[in-house]
This record gives sequence, C-alpha cells and structure tokens, in this order.
Amino acid sequence: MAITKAASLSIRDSKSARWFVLLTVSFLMLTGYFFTDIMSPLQGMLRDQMGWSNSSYGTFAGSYSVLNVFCLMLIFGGIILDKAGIRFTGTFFVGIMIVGAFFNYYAMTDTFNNGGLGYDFLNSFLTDYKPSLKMAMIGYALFGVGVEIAGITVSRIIVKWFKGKEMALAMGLEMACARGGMLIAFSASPWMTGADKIISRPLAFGVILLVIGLLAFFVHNMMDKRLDAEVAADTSVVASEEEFKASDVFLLFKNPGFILISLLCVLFYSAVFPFTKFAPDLMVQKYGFAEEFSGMIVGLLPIGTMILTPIFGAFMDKKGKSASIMMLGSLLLIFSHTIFAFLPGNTGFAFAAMIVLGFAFSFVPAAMWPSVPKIIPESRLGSAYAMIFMIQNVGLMLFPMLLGAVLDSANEGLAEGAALNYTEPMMLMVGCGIAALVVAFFLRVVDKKRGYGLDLPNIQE
Ligand SMILES: C[C@H](NC(=O)[C@@H](N)CCCCN)C(=O)O
Repeated sequence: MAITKAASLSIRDSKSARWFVLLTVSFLMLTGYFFTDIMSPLQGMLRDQMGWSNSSYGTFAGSYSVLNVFCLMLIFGGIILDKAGIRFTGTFFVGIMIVGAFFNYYAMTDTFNNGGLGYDFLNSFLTDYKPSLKMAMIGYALFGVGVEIAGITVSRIIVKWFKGKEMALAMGLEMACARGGMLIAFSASPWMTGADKIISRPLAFGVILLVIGLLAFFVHNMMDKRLDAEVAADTSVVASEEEFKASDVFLLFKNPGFILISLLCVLFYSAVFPFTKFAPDLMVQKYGFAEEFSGMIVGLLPIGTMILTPIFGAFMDKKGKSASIMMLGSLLLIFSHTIFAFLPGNTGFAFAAMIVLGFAFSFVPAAMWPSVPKIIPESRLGSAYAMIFMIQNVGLMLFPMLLGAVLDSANEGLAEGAALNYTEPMMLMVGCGIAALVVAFFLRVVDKKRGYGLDLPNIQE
C-alpha cells in the first residue's frame, strides 16, 4: 500500500541517512553493470578461443533479455515488488543475478569446456551452437532477470527515499555509479584476462564483486526496515492510494505518456546498450585500436555519463525541461551513430562520436527515469518501471542479435584477417535514433496537452 507522509520527520528526512542508502544501492548496481559488460571487450577472444561467430556473440548478448521477455519475468518481478516489498524482492533477485553470473563464468572455464558437468548434455542438441555458448546464455539469461529486477527495485528505493527531494540527482548519481561498473568492465576486463588471455578470470572477479554487492544490499535492508517501522508507528502517515492489482498493468497502457516513454526507452536504449556490446570490436575493426585499448575508448562513454548524468539530474531537479532534454539527447544519438556509420575510420572521429554519445546517454536517462513518477501514481510505480524495462528488454534482446547477424552477412566472403565493415550494423543504430527523436517529440506534445509537468522542476519547494 502506498503512503503519504504528513507532518513528522522520519529517517528519510535525514540527509546523511538517505544518501547512505543511495550509496549502498548504487554500489550494488555498479557490481551488476560491471558483470553485464564484462564480456563486451572480449568479443575478439571469444571468436578466437571459443569459436563464437559474431552472430553467436550477438545471440549471447541478446540472451540477457530472453527470460525477461518470453517469461514476462519483469512483470512478475514488478508485481512481486509491489506485493512482497523492496527487501525481499531485492535480496531474492540479487541472488538470482549471482547464480546466473556463476553459470556464465563456468561456461568460460577449462573445467566445463573439457567435458565438465553439463557439457555432454549441452553438446547433444543444436550442435551448430557451442556448449560454451549455450551454458553462457543460460547464465546470462538468469543474470539478466536478476540485474533488471534489482534495477527496478533500486529505482523504487530511490523514489521511496528521495521523492520530493533531490530525486533526479539521486537517480543520476546511482546511474553514474552503475556506469562506473561499465567503465571498469570495458577498460579492465581485457587486461584481467592476463598475458595468457584467460577469459574466465574477469568473470570470476565479477562473481565475487556481485557477492559484495549483495552484502551492501543487506545494509540497505536494515535502513529500510527502520524507515518502515517509523512509518508504521507514525499516526500522521495516512494510506492514500489503492492497493496494486495485477490487472493494473493493463491500465498503464491507457496512459499515452506511459506508452510514449516506454517507446522512447526501447528505441533509445536499443541504440546504446546493444551498440556498446559491439563497440570495442568496432574500435578494433574500423579505427585500428589494439584489442587491449579498444575497451578504454568505449570507456569514455561511461566516464562522460558518470560526470554529466548527475549534473543534468541536478539541473532538472531545479529547472525542469526534461521533455525538451529527451529530444536533444535523441538528436545527439543520431549525430553520434552517423559519425560511426558514415565518416572515415579516423581515430579523431571515434573520440568525437563517443563524446557526443556520452552527452546523449546522459541527457536521456537523467530526464527519463525521474519523469516516470510524474506520469504514474506511486502505487503503480513498481509495475510501471517493470513494464518499461520489459519493453526495453525486447530491444536489448533483438538488437544485439540483429547487429551480430547483419555484421556477419555484410562481411560474408571477407578475406582472412581483413577488417570487418560495420557500416550496415551502424545504420541500424542511426534508424533507432531517428525513431527515438520522433517519439520524444510526441512525448513533449502530449506532456503539454495532459500537463504531466515533465518540463517542470522535480524538487517541490
Ligand atoms: C536506469 C537504466 N537501466 C536500464 O535501462 C536497465 N533496464 C538496463 C540495464 C542494462 C545493464 N547494462 C540505465 O542504466 O540507464
């Protein structure tokens, strides 16, 4: 049941308490995002050592979302979150994330690949796909369920502690930490494989980091328990909104703001996360960077967003303009991918495009996520974030697979050792950017008509 606070002060009114809570959940998300991208700079090694084609790699990257999409895991996750609460949902799904990550690690070990537990079984069907690929996909699909629902839970936690306060800044800082995880993955993962290029090494580190993330979440749980106890004991707190019903999920689709924000989310993110899966290889193939450094170039993207997302978040807390900023971010997305697709393979262009993408990837998330509570009542927020993430996951599933397949088909018959041509896959990304801009435009129009207040400041004076 959602609640509104009337007069008395609670632990969430203590600045240090709410920022400390933010720190614990942000660290958790850092560990999750680290593992999400841990394999991204290893595409070349996966090709050479594991025999994965680009399509196989894309299928692996897309497997992240398979359970989320086909088993509606995010919807269930959202409903569990609304019914069973933050502490149970977070703990359970961080556990799933760790189990999935472990399978993913195991798929890359010699133990598995030399006939370890599960190898013969996975080798007995769909023999075009390597057992390592199948085991990694099982793990990554489970991990995807865990990290996405953990992400939904964390969004809910931030709303719980920061609504009416520095919410966009808090969301921006949480995203900055998550991007820190991406940065470490992109820049450190190739180095962590060592001179002997052992792929399982960074993955083992990732699993350990996730366990530490779970411990941080336990600390959050203690604070959350205290807040709930205070709220329960406070007679000035009154229940104000109806209990969530599963059928409410369908109500979300009667809300044009919700439909547009979901569409913008899937289009925008499909041109970012699937791109980052291939970006290190793009750096090698088009711009001639060494494999070890390719991830560092892509790491410029999270570095930029780590700095810019909280700054833009703070700006929108005070000044608003979220709807306009979502349009600007989509426009920059088109610019950046156009450079990657059509301009020559000059390293200067690679840096420039990555920086422009960094601005886009800061503007849109910083504006979009704090806009959701302006469109949807708090009692349905868990399900709303879940539904948006689920729609987004359709793109996160399809686009890496498409990119891999288009890359393979565009380079069919390429001479041994020649660089892959990324123009066609990148044109797909430009297309997503254009569609995102159109949707962002309509979102602004609908905002003006319906008065969601997306262009208004988030902080209520
Ligand atoms: C907050 C937002 N999170 C998401 O979009 C997640 N559904 C996807 C997480 C993918 C992890 N690499 C964001 O990161 O901007």
